[in-house]
Amino acid sequence: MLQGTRRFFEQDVEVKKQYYTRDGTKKVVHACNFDLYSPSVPAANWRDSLFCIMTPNPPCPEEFPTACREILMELSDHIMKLGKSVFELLSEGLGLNPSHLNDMDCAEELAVLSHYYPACRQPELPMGTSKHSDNGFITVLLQDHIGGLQVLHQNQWVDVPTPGAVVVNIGDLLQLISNDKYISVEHRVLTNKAGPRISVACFFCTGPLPSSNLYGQMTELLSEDNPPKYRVTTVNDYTGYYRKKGLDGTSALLHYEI
Ligand SMILES: O=C(O)CCC(=O)C(=O)O
Ligand SMILES: [Fe+2]
Repeated sequence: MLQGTRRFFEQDVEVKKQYYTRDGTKKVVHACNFDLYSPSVPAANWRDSLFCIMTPNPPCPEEFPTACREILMELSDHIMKLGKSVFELLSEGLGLNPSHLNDMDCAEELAVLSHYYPACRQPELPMGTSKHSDNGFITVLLQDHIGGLQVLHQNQWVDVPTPGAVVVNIGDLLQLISNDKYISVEHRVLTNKAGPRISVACFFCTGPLPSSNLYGQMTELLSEDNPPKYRVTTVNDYTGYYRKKGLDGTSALLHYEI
């Protein structure tokens, strides 16, 4: 998939431009910086991205770019299986039945966001991706050997090892439904003189598509000493707010705190 992403981004601009749109409700979106026009975001990031909705309602296969179509669909099948297993482990970690998070449909929606970070002559200036936590339940991330991904741990930026490691990030919606038992991880990507750097983020959450499931804190985790910390929301509503706000360095969860 990393190679498929490279094939997509390194082809002729005339081919790529068929997929270029700033309409975030489309199922295949090639764009740079989804939050380019958010007033609170101070500067653009040094990357281009390709966003594809994979499940539950994918577009027709022909709508995916030919450069990565087959591998994208193959990857999606593998990531769905991996995701289901990870949600089983995460349910057990909360002391719940292994099927709990899958029964809540946390693994129902998958979107794949592939990134291309060009080499940068002055890497101290722009960010590849600004500090943020992901909006979905979890994200499974693949990255190449270039490096630059960092997580915030005890107020220090720590490099995430490359290559070959599959990274699983806890996202905001899992923090919300677990009432802070799981905390979404803040991370960022530095730019690099070497490159391009390629990564593929698989989000368990499709984002802007309408969804009716309401997500609040799991009652099994609540008690008098541990009351709900966040307002109930839908994936669609949460993602809409997250996208409107953009990657301005603050958490979208603050807006949902009770
Ligand atoms: O490029 C990366 O390694 C991370 C990308 C990322 O954080 C995201 O897409 O949310
Ligand atoms: Fe992220």
